[in-house]
Amino acid sequence: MFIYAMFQQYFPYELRGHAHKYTQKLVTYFYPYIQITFHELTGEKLKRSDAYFAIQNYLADHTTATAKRLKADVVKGSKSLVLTMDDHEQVSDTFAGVTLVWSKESSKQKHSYSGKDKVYKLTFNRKHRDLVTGTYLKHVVDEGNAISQQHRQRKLYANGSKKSYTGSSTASWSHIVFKHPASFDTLAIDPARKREIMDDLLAFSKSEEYYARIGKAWKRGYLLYGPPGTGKTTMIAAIANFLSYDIYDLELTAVKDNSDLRKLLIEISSKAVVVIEDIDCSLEITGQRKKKKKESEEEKEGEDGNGDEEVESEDETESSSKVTLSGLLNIIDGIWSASGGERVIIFTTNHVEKLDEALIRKGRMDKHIELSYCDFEGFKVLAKNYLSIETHPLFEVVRGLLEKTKVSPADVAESLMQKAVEEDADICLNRLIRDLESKSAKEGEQSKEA
Ligand SMILES: Nc1ncnc2c1ncn2[C@@H]1O[C@H](COP(=O)(O)OP(=O)(O)OP(=O)(O)O)[C@@H](O)[C@H]1O
Repeated sequence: MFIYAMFQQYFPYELRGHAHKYTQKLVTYFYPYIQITFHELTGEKLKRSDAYFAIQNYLADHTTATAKRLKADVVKGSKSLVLTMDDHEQVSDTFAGVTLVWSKESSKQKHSYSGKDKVYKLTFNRKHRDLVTGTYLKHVVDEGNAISQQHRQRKLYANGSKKSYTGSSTASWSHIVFKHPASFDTLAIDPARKREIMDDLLAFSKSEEYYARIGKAWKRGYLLYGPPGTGKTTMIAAIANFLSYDIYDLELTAVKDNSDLRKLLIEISSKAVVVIEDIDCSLEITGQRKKKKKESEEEKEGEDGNGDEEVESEDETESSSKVTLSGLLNIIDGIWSASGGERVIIFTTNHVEKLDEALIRKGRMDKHIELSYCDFEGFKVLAKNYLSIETHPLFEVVRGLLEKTKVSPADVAESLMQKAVEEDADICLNRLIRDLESKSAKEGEQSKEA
């Protein structure tokens, strides 16, 4: 009873309706320190298994100094080994100038979430109780989750359809492990632009509270546009790697109708990059089709003066049988936004001028990023990626040629790529120069003809 009273005094918020359970988890209390096991500290919103693994990750990250005494362990959902604390080892942490000590101990009970009878125990001076329960624990769990996010094996999802037992087919996702080496370091774009995008992504990923405060769904839209081979797909991979998000590659032409689209989008997890590549090729939802339709309707209207009715009936049939622009926008803005979770949605196109204004307006596609032909700065990144060189006497020749030739980074990369083991930087750069010269000559001829 005495212990219960003491516990209630210090953790009154935990005891609501669960006193009998929590008394089992009481650990020693002695003045002036408080000792608590991690589950006393977790709130109602946090699943215990999640808290356990978050704390495990956090502590693994804070134990490098004592690495000799650590043992390797496997983090849930990850194939990589991380160092964790050993039994009875203590790890001290400093937060807001306060020292707190964690230890790992055996518990008398088995815990389904840890799979073993181990618990983490935190010891701190009682005068810091508010700091611990108010901010420190949230900090530990947030950091721990971020670490596990980085360790986690990520997935690349693609949509298709599967047959139900009734024989009808419904839209569904299948996935493979996502392992793309692209990063912002290897991306050949203007360095200032690169920094700006990375800062934007970082700010977005840390803004859950901000988005909640301003009453906006925690999502960000990117429109990547530019000629073929300028790195749109590569940038998507770099973004997913940078944020450690899964990728959902949504092929709209394989989606039967708006209702299937809704089903697919609702299934998308939090921390996801949702990609619709070549959105202009999904003709149903571009301005082009609408424009075409409008034109023909206007012609009709001219003929029989009955255009309005035609417009409505056509729109109705379309929305019940295909993915429509309004269907896509409704789902993204509406239901999907309400489901919480951080998501980046990316559209790519080679023909930005074809897209409907509604689709790409600011607020929907927050950032419009143009990827363009390779300039000298981009070339230097590619030379570093492909040839591991940062300078070379031939660089100036390449600079001159790039200034007068429109060539995509993909074409430059192709010329720079070693085709045989014995090919060195000289051979690859000379090949690039030849390719650029011949391209420049062709462009010259074409402009003369024109
Ligand atoms: N900006 C870039 N930085 C680094 N590599 C690039 C860049 N652009 C293109 N590449 C290289 O060229 C290849 C093709 O590029 P990518 O598929 O990203 O272009 P894209 O703009 O998506 O093309 P498309 O419009 O045809 O889909 C990539 O595998 C990559 O190796």
